[in-house]
Amino acid sequence: MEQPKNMTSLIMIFGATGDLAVRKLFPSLYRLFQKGKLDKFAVIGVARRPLTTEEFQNSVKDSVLTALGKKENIDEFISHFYYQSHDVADSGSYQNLKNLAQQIDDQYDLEGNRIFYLAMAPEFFGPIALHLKSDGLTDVKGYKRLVIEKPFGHDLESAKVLNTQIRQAFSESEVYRIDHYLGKEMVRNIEVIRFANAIFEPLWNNRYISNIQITSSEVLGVEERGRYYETSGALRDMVQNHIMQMVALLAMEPPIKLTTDEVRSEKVRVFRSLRMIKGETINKYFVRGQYGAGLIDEQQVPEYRAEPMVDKESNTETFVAGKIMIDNFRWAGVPFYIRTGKRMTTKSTKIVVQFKDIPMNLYYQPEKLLNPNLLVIHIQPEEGITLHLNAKKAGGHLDAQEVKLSFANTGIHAMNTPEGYEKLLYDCMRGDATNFTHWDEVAYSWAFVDNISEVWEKTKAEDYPNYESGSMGPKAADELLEKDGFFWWPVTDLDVDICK
Ligand SMILES: NC(=O)C1=CN([C@@H]2O[C@H](COP(=O)(O)OP(=O)(O)OC[C@H]3O[C@@H](n4cnc5c(N)ncnc54)[C@H](OP(=O)(O)O)[C@@H]3O)[C@@H](O)[C@H]2O)C=CC1
Ligand SMILES: O=C1O[C@H](COP(=O)(O)O)[C@@H](O)[C@H](O)[C@H]1O
Repeated sequence: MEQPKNMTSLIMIFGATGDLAVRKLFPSLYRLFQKGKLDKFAVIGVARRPLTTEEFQNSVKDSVLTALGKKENIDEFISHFYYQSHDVADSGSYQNLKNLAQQIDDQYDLEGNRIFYLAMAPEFFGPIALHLKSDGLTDVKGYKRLVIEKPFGHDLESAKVLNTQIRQAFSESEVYRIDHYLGKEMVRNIEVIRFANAIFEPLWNNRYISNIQITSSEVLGVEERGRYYETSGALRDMVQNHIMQMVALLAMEPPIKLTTDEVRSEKVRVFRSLRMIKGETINKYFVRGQYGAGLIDEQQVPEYRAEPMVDKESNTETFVAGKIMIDNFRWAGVPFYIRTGKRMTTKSTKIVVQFKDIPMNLYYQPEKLLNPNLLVIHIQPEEGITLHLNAKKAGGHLDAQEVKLSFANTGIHAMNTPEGYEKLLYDCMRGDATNFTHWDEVAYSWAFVDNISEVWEKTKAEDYPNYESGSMGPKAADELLEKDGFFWWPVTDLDVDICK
């Protein structure tokens, strides 16, 4: 990891009038500014539409005040923002940008440090990176970093093409591929929970863990993103990136040191150990679903196929459940069950680590099994951990009952829990790429997911829509676990006890 010297940079945001910039990036930059984490900085917003710098500054102000939910004087902050109307395919635009960048660099003494943040549609990623080099924007005396949004390609082949393009302009260590789940507080906490607790690390293997479940459910449907989602589906949209990253963090070996290279290389070793499933076998390991109409918050919502810009006979999955096997010494035989989908019962991301049963039950009704010990990592909306144990019922004889030990981040600490994007921007500015995905991670996870999407694209799902909006997905997702003798732990019943 490059050690932070200072937080001085010129940040160019391509796509500065877009949804991501407005909802996430500007408010995150403001929070860094407010906390005094930015030394010398300026931002050039780049987009197609003609805007004056003053108009742009006003839109940044609106975005920040909306996110803050209150009035505040942020004039000093927005005075650091500049705007250029830009045609991403035109060298002339890049020449103008280069001149503007040089002028702002001199004005703010930014030491030639540049961050290029590509918050635009993915088809522009490669061409912009190439132009940045060919038009001289990357010829700087300071550092240059490229932050690139998802999706990083559509499959392994297209990801390779994109990677080749961007690597012509930036070295691997200068590329910051965003996975916003790696900015989430409790995703970052997985490593700490595992590697800083003597009570977990010795048990973190196939001798003591029976299965691990990762659920990332959403209540929202596809909304206005039908055009993109039709080419993506839940497998590419959520599994290839966010879910696979969580699997890697849960399964990796302890890194020798907490450096970027060591952490990433341990994650890559997990991806290399994935059991590659192909062809017919896919259906034994993975289940797909598409939402039908249903009730969400007592409101009737339409089926996926009736959403804007969605094919009336769409074969796109809005739900995936799967069993991932990691064929290495630590994890042989332990299923990692994953599920994610839109229009489900609740918005929740949770990890449940289910420990193996003890050999026999001495307490309560000995013929019955005790509740297994569970470690639940609550990623969102609540943040925390809960350990499910068995203990003696107060006043009873030797009857055992389930007790929960909870830690909730939503207490005092949560007041300052920073947004994922804030943390990721901060990491990028100080040159820490640990929580960004290395190309090898991207390539291995695409190779895994491509095997599944190839089969699903070739075979039409005859049973779509196969789950009701407002449910937890198709029946086949439950059967996937039932045939192994498990069941999905219901995410709503596992809520952490919030200490306010
Ligand atoms: N929105 C989100 O929450 C998330 C977005 N992402 C990713 O971030 C990226 C951006 O998404 P989002 O902000 O939603 O997209 P939007 O469609 O809201 O914004 C697109 C931006 O690109 C600009 N643009 C489009 N075409 C051109 C062009 N030819 N030349 C110059 N600028 C152009 C637009 O400028 P203008 O308005 O002037 O046309 C606008 O600023 C995508 O890759 C998306 O997958 C990832 C995770 C979450
Ligand atoms: O990357 C994406 O993530 C969101 C879910 O993110 P979360 O932080 O709200 O859990 C998902 O809605 C979107 O489809 C996907 O592109």
